[in-house]
Amino acid sequence: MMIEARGLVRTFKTRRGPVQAVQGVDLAVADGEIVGFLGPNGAGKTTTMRMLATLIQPTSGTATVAGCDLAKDPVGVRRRIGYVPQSGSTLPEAIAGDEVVDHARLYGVPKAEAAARGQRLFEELDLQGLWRRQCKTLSGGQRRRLDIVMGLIHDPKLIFLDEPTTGLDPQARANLWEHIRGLRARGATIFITTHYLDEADALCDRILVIDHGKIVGSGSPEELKQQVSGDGVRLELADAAQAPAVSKIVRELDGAVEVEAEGDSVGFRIPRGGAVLPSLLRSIDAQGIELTGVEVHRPTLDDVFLTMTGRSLRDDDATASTEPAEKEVAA
Ligand SMILES: Nc1ncnc2c1ncn2[C@@H]1O[C@H](COP(=O)(O)OP(=O)(O)OP(=O)(O)O)[C@@H](O)[C@H]1O
Repeated sequence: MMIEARGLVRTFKTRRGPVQAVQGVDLAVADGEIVGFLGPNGAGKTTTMRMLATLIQPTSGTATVAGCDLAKDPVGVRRRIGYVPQSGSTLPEAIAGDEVVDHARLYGVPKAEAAARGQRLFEELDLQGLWRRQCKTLSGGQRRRLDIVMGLIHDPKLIFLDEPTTGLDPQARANLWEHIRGLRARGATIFITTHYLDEADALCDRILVIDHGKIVGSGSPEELKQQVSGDGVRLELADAAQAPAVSKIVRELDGAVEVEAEGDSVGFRIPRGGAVLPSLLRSIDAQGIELTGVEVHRPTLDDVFLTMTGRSLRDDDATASTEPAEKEVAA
């Protein structure tokens, strides 16, 4: 196992009282996996990752990271991991290549070797020609890839990436996913936080879902989606007044759940949605009710999250209510 954590807890003291950011997290990450840590803002993703990367101490709990005990050998952990923070780690005025070499020297890599490794990584991450550029002149995607070079320069076997694609345009995101897959192909294990469902879906072998400081689900993207009961179906009606009649027909279907009428549409979930549609449409037609549209969708990770937590990952309210941030006061 590359990471094994038991009962990780982190409480922050703030003026308004203690904030229990992480409340007893157990997790295991195997060698060579890409594991996604998914959850809404304020769920405890960064705090958990910073504990595993030795940047803050757990209030309680234990972990082994990259073969070293987190409490007894934090230096050993630090030597074996790369950590790419959300905010990036390069100074705007600095020259990209100098930042990389200086960073490598912190790990005891000799200067000439640091430059050689750095330039190799620049090629691998599509940054060739940018070694002498000031960091502030790089595009968002290039700067994120430079952050990743910094995290890789000492050849870590475990890489933590905190929301690596936040703020990037779709093309730069897809490009970065390719590079992240490339890191795994070179034998690295990757632990990545994100609140983008499509990112977790496209990139990760396994997903851990965290909410309010606790793990609420785990599995491959497919396994998680199978936990949601069936496909989503939405019927659009020509006349909203007929929604109750359509809801009644839908409720009589075997396996239909979460039947809800909203204005001129009726939504529900049912296993194998596509297969039940023909007879459903005939029943609706037989009652002289006109439909203007029908949609069937396979469960998404957002549905998974909704099923697990009763909230949508994209729920703006959820984002707003956890936007906090009274900073920790000195103990
Ligand atoms: N230094 C700190 N002092 C006080 N509270 C903190 C501190 N760091 C985090 N918290 C609180 O702990 C909770 C979890 O925060 P954390 O940053 O781990 O969440 P997150 O899931 O990474 O969110 P985001 O997606 O916004 O990065 C939040 O309520 C946050 O306000």
